[in-house]
Amino acid sequence: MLEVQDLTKKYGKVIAVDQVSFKVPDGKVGILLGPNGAGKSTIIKSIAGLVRFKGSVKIQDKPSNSIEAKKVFAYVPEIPSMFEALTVREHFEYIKRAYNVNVTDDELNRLMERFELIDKQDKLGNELSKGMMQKVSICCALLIKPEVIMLDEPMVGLDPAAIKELKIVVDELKQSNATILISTHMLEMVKDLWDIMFVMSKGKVIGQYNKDEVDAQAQDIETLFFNITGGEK
Ligand SMILES: Nc1ncnc2c1ncn2[C@@H]1O[C@H](COP(=O)(O)OP(=O)(O)OP(=O)(O)O)[C@@H](O)[C@H]1O
Repeated sequence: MLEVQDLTKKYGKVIAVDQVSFKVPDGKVGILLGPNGAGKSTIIKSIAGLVRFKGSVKIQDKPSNSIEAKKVFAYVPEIPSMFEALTVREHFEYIKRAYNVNVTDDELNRLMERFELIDKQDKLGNELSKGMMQKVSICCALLIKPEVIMLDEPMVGLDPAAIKELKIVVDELKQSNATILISTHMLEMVKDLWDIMFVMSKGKVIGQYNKDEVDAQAQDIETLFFNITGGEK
């Protein structure tokens, strides 16, 4: 489970996030939506421990800055960053050792196959395209077999085959009872994936919806999003 409680973040006088609370339960996909400047990246950075904030973030009931939480938490940033001097395969070896996870060569090869990285495994980090970096970043996150995973605009820059594979992976994570939070603008890409939607505007969560309720009212998420945010994108 991922639990955000009373999260507030100010940049100088700007209140980027104002007393935001939400939960994504085990085995569910939460999506964070909102127009530009709503505060999504600030929430993501706070959860990932990249900025200081007021309030609390818990991962599997543990404070997000604890070792126990970090061990089971994976984060795929919007802009991937690579080690320039490590090959693709060495990135995976590094993560395996840093997290002390048991991943067999067969499992690793299978993962690389799924994201069409087999023939890229000896390329260096600085020889990769943006999309390839994004795939390496996704595979690094999956290698640790996360219980909670957060993906920031994960589909941007991916080719259609990788988007399709990523959707399958998200579904598999869900079936394995992992908690998933995706921040995105690409409503079309997540329309079959989500369980809980958090709509942000001006630093606050202004709406929270469950897929079952939205489906029962035969609403689509795009219409719902525009209705709540007053047409802003
Ligand atoms: N480093 C910073 N310094 C000052 N203000 C910031 C900083 N980062 C974000 N902000 C401000 O905080 C508010 C929320 O920004 P944030 O980047 O979290 O929004 P967002 O929802 O992720 O937007 P987008 O969809 O454009 O990525 C905005 O008013 C933004 O100008």
